[in-house]
Amino acid sequence: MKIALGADHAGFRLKESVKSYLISKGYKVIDEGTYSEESVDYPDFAKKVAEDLKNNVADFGILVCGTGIGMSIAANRIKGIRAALCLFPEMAKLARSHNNANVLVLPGRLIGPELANWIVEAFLTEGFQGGRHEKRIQKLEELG
Ligand SMILES: O=C(CO)[C@H](O)[C@H](O)[C@H](O)COP(=O)(O)O
Repeated sequence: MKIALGADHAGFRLKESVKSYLISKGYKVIDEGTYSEESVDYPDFAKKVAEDLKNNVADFGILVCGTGIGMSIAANRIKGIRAALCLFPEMAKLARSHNNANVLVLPGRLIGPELANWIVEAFLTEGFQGGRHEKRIQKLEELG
């Protein structure tokens, strides 16, 4: 499974730690940056990760900024992207099983690496339930 990663300066450290975790678990990683703690703009990285998904270069995306809010707003403006800001593993499971989220968003300034890894693991190992959730996803697409 291929995972595209993106972060701004506030998410850089957590992105690096998530990247090591993913590699240790055998996932293939596309690191779209940023590559340092120098100040950058989160929409640029949300866009890169979204493009990897749209071009079928990656199966899922993971985005990190300070709170996760900026990345969520940015990613969810892009058609076909369902980005979920998750603070607990249970949220990540439900984001996959109910919302068929294709991008996980993490808050780099609010959670530590261990919790982030649990959230990532929960997100990547849960499947979409379908059923009653299908038509809701369809309605999301119709919103634009
Ligand atoms: O968009 C955000 C806030 O919801 C992100 O957390 C950004 O990472 C944050 O705004 C960056 O802040 P900075 O003061 O420029 O480091």
